[in-house]
Amino acid sequence: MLNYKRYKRNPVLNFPERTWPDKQIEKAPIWCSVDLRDGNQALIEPMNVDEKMEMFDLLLRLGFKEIEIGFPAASQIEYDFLRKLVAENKIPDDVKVQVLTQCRQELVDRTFEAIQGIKNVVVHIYNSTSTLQRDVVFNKSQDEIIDIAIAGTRMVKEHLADFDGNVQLEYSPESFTGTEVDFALRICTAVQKEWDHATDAPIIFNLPATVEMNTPNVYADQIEWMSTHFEDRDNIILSVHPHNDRGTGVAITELALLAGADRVEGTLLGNGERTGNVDILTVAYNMFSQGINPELEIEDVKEIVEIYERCCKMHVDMRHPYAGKLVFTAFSGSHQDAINKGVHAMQERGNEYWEVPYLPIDPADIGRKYEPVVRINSQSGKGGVAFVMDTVYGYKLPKKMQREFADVIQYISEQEGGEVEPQKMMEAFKKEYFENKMPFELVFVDIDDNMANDETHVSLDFKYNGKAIHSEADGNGPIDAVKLAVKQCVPQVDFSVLDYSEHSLGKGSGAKAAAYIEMRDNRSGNITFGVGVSSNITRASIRGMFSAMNRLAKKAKDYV
Ligand SMILES: CC(=O)SCCNC(=O)CCNC(=O)[C@H](O)C(C)(C)COP(=O)(O)OP(=O)(O)OC[C@H]1O[C@@H](n2cnc3c(N)ncnc32)[C@H](O)[C@@H]1OP(=O)(O)O
Ligand SMILES: CC(C)C(=O)C(=O)O
Repeated sequence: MLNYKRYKRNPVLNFPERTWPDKQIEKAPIWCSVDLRDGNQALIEPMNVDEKMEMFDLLLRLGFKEIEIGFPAASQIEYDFLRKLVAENKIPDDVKVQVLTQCRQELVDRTFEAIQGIKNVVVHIYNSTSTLQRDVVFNKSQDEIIDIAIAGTRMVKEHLADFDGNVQLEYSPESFTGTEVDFALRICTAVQKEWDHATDAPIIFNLPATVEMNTPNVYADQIEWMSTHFEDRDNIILSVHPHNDRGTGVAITELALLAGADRVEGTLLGNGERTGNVDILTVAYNMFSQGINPELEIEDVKEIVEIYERCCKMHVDMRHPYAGKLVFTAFSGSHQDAINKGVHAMQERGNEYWEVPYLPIDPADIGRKYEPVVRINSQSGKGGVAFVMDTVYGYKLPKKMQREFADVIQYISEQEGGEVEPQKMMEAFKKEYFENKMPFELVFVDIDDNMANDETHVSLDFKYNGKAIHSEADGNGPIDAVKLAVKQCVPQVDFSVLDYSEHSLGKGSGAKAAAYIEMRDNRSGNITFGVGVSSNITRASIRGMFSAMNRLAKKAKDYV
């Protein structure tokens, strides 16, 4: 049995004044990508300079204006990467490059060496402030921990004189979620006083969920408490840096935005230490799904996944929100049926808003339009089969025919196991409806419509069990005339046409017609559909008749 008593409950802030539960997210925050720093430091094989460059280019294309590119004092590769960005003039004027450093003189000195030549830079200093780290890592009192932060701030300030670009200071009370809020406030205020508006840019206080330690409402309370207790809130950018230890990194980010956060640090697809940083893409796509402009250019999620997997050597899970291979796929019959109906309702009504059951966004909006939306296995129903036949191949199966063909597909799935891909479905469709030429095979048909007496004359060549037959008849239309022409040469035939429908396949001069004939064998009572395709609509329907006749004959077995 699990020994849950080894774990004590984390304290919950008592903050009944909270207002965040009644708020809504209204606009995108300032995004800061930490892919090249927190994401990179957590990789089994950190990115090399070329991979970092590819990732940096992607982040620029996605529209990030703040990018933490690394911890340049920590390793030669991070230092070299930064220098390469400068040497190759890779940093656009409207983009701030962010660098992380501990509050240690040699590291701050080296950081300033690395950033020479950058126009806009965020220098990010941090030290750990939680009760646990104060005790077991630093063995220091609160005041001594504050001294580290003040010293770090002073080190940055002292470098301003020898630096040409614009510096913005960011301070993180690292392990904030395990820190008493009044102490976090005290240390931030001390940093702010020491900084004393040393540059024009507002100071960034970044309150990280370095480790997620509680339910998302607790983090929201901590953020709102800080936001409403800062002395000089107007001159502060309140940033959050969520991790995902409890699997609620996205939730705490969204609640932190309700609670007053202005800025979010995170990574694409949630790479980062342990369970990762918050996945910025999910937060952004969630906003998008609510009609809010996420202010990132994220309409091609497949490209992002491809570059991410290559540079980070990580794999995106099939169920990953928005980006996973299966997230716009429905296997089960009732979901497929509902998607099918939802898509048709949207088309018919010309909806202003996207509203399709089970699909919170239109996959096409984020570059997923060429993927099969519905995949078919033994759990699938007629709706899904009809959806694939329509969206992939353009066949709009009549409602009554959907059950018949879905049974064919289900049989294949059960016999062979697993998924029936669209191509296999089409092969089955052709085999069922087009390829069977026994006992009836249409060879030639000539149709003459007599407008005066509203009759149609057909001249028909067909084979019955391989024997060539010529027959002519008059009927009240081509279908009736063909039926009579067949019957007078094959007297045992007793078929009735119950229903007929057609539509065009494709567009323009190359378009064809697809005709569906529902037919009954009056002797056995069996009913089936036949399908015919031709560039000529009458020929399509006659082919459909022959298709249905062969299917009925196969069922009755005594025609052959
Ligand atoms: C939550 C986060 O992700 S924070 C970012 C973490 N990222 C990284 O650490 C990646 C890059 N880091 C490194 O490469 C190395 O840690 C370096 C180069 C920065 C420093 O290396 P080293 O000095 O060899 O080792 P280390 O990091 O263990 O240093 C620990 C010392 O720094 C002190 N320290 C830790 N954090 C800070 C800080 N923010 N400010 C000042 N001193 C600090 C510790 O108290 C400890 O002091 P001690 O030696 O007196 O006990
Ligand atoms: C440096 C800080 C912001 C950090 O990475 C964390 O707390 O996770």
